Amino acid sequence: MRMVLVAAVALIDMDGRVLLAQRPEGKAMAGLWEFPGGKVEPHETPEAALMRELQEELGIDTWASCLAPLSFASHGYDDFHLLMPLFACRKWQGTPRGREGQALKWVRPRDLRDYPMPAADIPLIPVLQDWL
Ligand SMILES: Nc1nc2c([nH]c(=O)n2[C@H]2C[C@H](O)[C@@H](COP(=O)(O)OP(=O)(O)OP(=O)(O)O)O2)c(=O)[nH]1
Ligand SMILES: [Mg+2]
Repeated sequence: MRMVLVAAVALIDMDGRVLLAQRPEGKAMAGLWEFPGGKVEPHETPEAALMRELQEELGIDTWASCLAPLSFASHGYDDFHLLMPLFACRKWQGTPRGREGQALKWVRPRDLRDYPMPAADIPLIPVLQDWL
């Protein structure tokens, strides 16, 4: 089974809301709402991967010291096994914009269930709700 390492982040704003991004048309799992992030390249740390993805996908900058390990997802999809560390981040520079055409939404923790997410993300919702 192919193992895919993806780094993801719960960006949390001053009102305690979490940023979700909608996967664009044409990508796998299009239309589902996810935590920003992406695949960790070989020789890249998860933190470095996230900082790169946040710039590419949202146009914001953050720092490794502002990425706090929160939880992780370990989920078997049909064609690969996803291992996804989830970080929490409250401090960044710039305003998140969907630079790849993806819709963004700041969501209150209690409303997270209203947004269809990839199967791997479902167990992360209560973790985030308890923590926030
Ligand atoms: N970013 C992110 N990916 C997730 C989440 N949940 C989940 O199952 N995934 C899966 C979807 C994809 O199979 C994989 C992430 O791949 P991706 O296509 O977004 O990777 P990427 O940003 O590096 O984009 P690309 O360059 O490969 O197109 O992880 C999540 O909450 N956030
Ligand atoms: Mg991505």
